[in-house]
Amino acid sequence: MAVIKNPHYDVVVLGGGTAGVLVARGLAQAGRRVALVENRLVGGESPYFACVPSKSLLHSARRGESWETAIACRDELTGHLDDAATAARLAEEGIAVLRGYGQVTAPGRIEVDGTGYEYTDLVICTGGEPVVPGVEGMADAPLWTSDEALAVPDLPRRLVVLGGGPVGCELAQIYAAFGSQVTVVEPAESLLADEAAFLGETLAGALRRMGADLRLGTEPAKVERTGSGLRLWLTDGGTLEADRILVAVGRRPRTEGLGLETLGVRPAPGDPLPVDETCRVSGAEHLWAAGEVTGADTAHAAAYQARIVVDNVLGKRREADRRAIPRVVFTSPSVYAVGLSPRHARKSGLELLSAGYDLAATVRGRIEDSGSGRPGGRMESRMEGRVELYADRSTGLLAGAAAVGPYAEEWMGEVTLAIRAQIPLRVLADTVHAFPTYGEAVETPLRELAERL
Ligand SMILES: Cc1cc2nc3c(=O)[nH]c(=O)nc-3n(C[C@H](O)[C@H](O)[C@H](O)COP(=O)(O)OP(=O)(O)OC[C@H]3O[C@@H](n4cnc5c(N)ncnc54)[C@H](O)[C@@H]3O)c2cc1C
Ligand SMILES: NC(=O)c1ccc[n+]([C@@H]2O[C@H](COP(=O)([O-])OP(=O)(O)OC[C@H]3O[C@@H](n4cnc5c(N)ncnc54)[C@H](O)[C@@H]3O)[C@@H](O)[C@H]2O)c1
Repeated sequence: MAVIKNPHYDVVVLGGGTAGVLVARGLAQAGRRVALVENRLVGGESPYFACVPSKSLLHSARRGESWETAIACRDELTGHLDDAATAARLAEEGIAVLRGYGQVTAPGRIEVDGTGYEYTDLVICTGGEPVVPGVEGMADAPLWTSDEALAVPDLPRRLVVLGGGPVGCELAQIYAAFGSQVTVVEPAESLLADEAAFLGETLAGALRRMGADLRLGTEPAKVERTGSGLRLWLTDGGTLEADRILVAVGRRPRTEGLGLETLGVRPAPGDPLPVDETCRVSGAEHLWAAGEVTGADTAHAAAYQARIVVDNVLGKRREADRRAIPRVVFTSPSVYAVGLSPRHARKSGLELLSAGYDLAATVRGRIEDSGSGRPGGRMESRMEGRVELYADRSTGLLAGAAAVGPYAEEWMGEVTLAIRAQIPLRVLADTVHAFPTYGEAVETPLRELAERL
């Protein structure tokens, strides 16, 4: 009797999000036989439930569009959650798109909804999922995670956002801008608590001016349904009434139920898959990982790791450099941080020299702030913003930076390059910026640091 062999691929990529699609594309372009396994939408979180719809709604809010227009633009950009075109493009590029749930069954073997395949290399790109806090009553409450908040057409009258991290802040601003009565509950004493304090403080001011209520230093203790919605008890004794609760308390890497134990890999639940600097899973052969499953928490970090994996699978050894991966919150004003924050440095005992500058002191800031008839509305009521640069005294180099203000995500790119490329401070201090731009704001702190070091 003939033995039917499972199809064999040079590389199977498990998970078709930002990281998985880029790994599959890169390897297929290099001539490898590649399969991409996806059980939800090809493209993953970013284009359908995360980066794209959130940035679309924030943009609509800045333009003062109606909720209906904003939802229509969002849904057009997310393709009404239809991934057929993306999947077809990948198939045209020679990638076998295997729809279904993938699970490793033995070294070199994987099943997708029960059908077996074989591989030489396996790349885990399974992403992550939102954490739901274990609070009394929470399991029975109708909760939103960011997935629902960015895909449904509802505009709740009273919205409680749990978590003052990037997701909580972006979504709080979106819903407050379109008229929901928003309350943010955050256990830390500030928003964006791991970053330089002025970032969270400036953003808190902007959200409060839009009418959001910020409950800092407290967390939910209990949730209960009431006749008119939900009641939330806080650990500081306060109570909140809500029509909807949005959970944005963090995300965890998706490592369970993948059969990784058959490969001798057993991360503790909620822990990232440990990878070395080549993105090879520590202690395993022919096993690689990229994206949120490794703890990298942005789409650009996922894309960077995907490129590292492609090169290494192709035998071109390449190591990831994690010194300068930007952390952005696309609110108004926008927040940008890169490299070490003063809080990171304190934890690791590093001494940072700091110098800063207010955007209001730039001519560009004065121009954009002048005149009462300028557009901007509730989200951009007055010029506010600041940049701070942090130098490592021991190396004499820039080690980190933080900024809040208009377009910070655009003009902070050069600081990111400076950290990544370890450009000497005297060269940075000798660099000319066009007048009048926000980018000029880095000149004074750069000169100050160059003189002090
Ligand atoms: C609200 C929000 C806004 C964000 N905004 C930004 C932003 O503006 N900029 C930015 O850089 N980052 C942003 N991020 C982060 C960014 O979305 C993620 O870092 C990125 O999408 C992770 O990509 P990934 O490929 O690692 O995972 P994902 O895109 O989650 O892809 C993983 C895929 O694997 C599939 N999968 C998992 N297990 C299996 C299995 N066993 N079988 C088959 N398929 C499986 C899943 O269905 C999923 O499609 C945001 C995140 C959120 C939540
Ligand atoms: N623009 C971007 O690049 C972008 C945008 C959004 C998200 N992301 C990424 O997505 C990831 C997830 O973001 P996030 O904001 O969900 O997570 P996070 O871990 O960054 O922040 C979660 C916040 O929730 C708080 N929290 C914890 N338990 C709580 C509780 N029981 N009740 C209320 N608050 C509680 C934490 O103190 C923290 O401030 C981040 O790592 C982020 O980098 C990136």
